[in-house]
Amino acid sequence: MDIKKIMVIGAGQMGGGIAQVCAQAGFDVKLNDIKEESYAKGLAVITKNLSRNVEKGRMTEDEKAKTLGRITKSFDLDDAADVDLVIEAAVENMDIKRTIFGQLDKIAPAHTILASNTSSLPITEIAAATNRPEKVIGMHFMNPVPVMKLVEIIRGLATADEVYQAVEDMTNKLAKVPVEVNDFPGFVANRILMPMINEAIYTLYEGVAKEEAIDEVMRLGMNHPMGPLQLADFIGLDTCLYIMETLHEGFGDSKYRPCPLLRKYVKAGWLGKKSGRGFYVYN
Ligand SMILES: CC(=O)CC(=O)SCCNC(=O)CCNC(=O)[C@H](O)C(C)(C)COP(=O)(O)OP(=O)(O)OC[C@H]1O[C@@H](n2cnc3c(N)ncnc32)[C@H](O)[C@@H]1OP(=O)(O)O
Ligand SMILES: NC(=O)C1=CN([C@@H]2O[C@H](COP(=O)(O)OP(=O)(O)OC[C@H]3O[C@@H](n4cnc5c(N)ncnc54)[C@H](OP(=O)(O)O)[C@@H]3O)[C@@H](O)[C@H]2O)C=CC1
Repeated sequence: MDIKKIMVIGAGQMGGGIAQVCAQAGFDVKLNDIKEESYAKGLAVITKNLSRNVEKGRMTEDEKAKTLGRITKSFDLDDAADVDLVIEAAVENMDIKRTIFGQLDKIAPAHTILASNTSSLPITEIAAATNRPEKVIGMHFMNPVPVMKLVEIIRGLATADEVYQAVEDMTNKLAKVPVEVNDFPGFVANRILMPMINEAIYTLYEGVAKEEAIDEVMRLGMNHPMGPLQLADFIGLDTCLYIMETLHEGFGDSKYRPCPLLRKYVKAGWLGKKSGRGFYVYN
């Protein structure tokens, strides 16, 4: 399977980063969102990241211009009619993802692979919204995408071997490291990471220590680059809550219950860095 043209759905922090690394690797990318302002915000971040690469001598002005030239805007899923791979990075919501995949199945050519960057939702259930479950796969990038090397590649129940192979080859072309994972709630990354973040939120909720203290313990004591509350703000508290709910529902085990403080913050619209306030305040 020869992948040349890609569509990325969602121009948020993940979709923008995925579009950037795909365009840098020479792929033509259609970047799709539902709102003009979300697309513009996503493109501005990509442009800033590429300018930094030029300043640091990692790419020339000409390469920056060519990379940006490979990204085109899209507000219509019909634009998937001539792509070889779709990478969906819209919000972490099963109904929205199933609707998008159902529509894509009708629009995209038969050979097109449909991948989701979901951080925890079952690939098998997303695939069941299509008539091509063998061509549906998880392609889970890490945040910030331009910096982090890992891509978890998740095989749904029906994912074909040649589809897995094509996505693994494509990941290598992006200079990322693919790791094969089976389809269980939270896969590997978030099954391990998110309960730690949730426990840090419980530690705050129960008054064991303040935000800065909890983060400092994990930064200085365990050499984590960011403390868990800072990382939760960076990921997005809405996304953290969705992931905990997926783990809780998927395993039916109370050890995955989301901390009430996490729910409260999300209900308040305190979503972390992207909304200007979470466990910390951002300008
Ligand atoms: C929720 C999920 O489903 C899965 C997930 O993604 S979980 C989250 C996984 N990610 C992590 O755990 C990230 C943990 N944090 C880190 O690794 C680091 O703090 C970090 C890489 C984000 C920043 O590193 P740092 O050394 O503290 O800061 P800083 O010196 O500013 O940045 C290092 C480099 O990364 C770049 N960088 C930092 N944030 C960036 C961003 N958001 N986008 C693009 N580049 C970024 C910087 O530009 C800098 O690059 P150069 O100096 O080489 O040009
Ligand atoms: N945040 C993280 O650290 C990580 C997140 N993920 C996963 O990546 C996905 C995206 O997360 P993230 O980038 O953080 O979220 P963001 O909220 O930053 O971005 C989501 C984007 O998708 C857009 N969008 C919403 N619905 C649609 C739709 N129907 N069609 C097209 N675009 C749509 C949103 O537009 P608008 O704002 O206008 O609503 C927004 O621009 C989620 O599945 C998440 O779980 C995976 C790895 C890490």
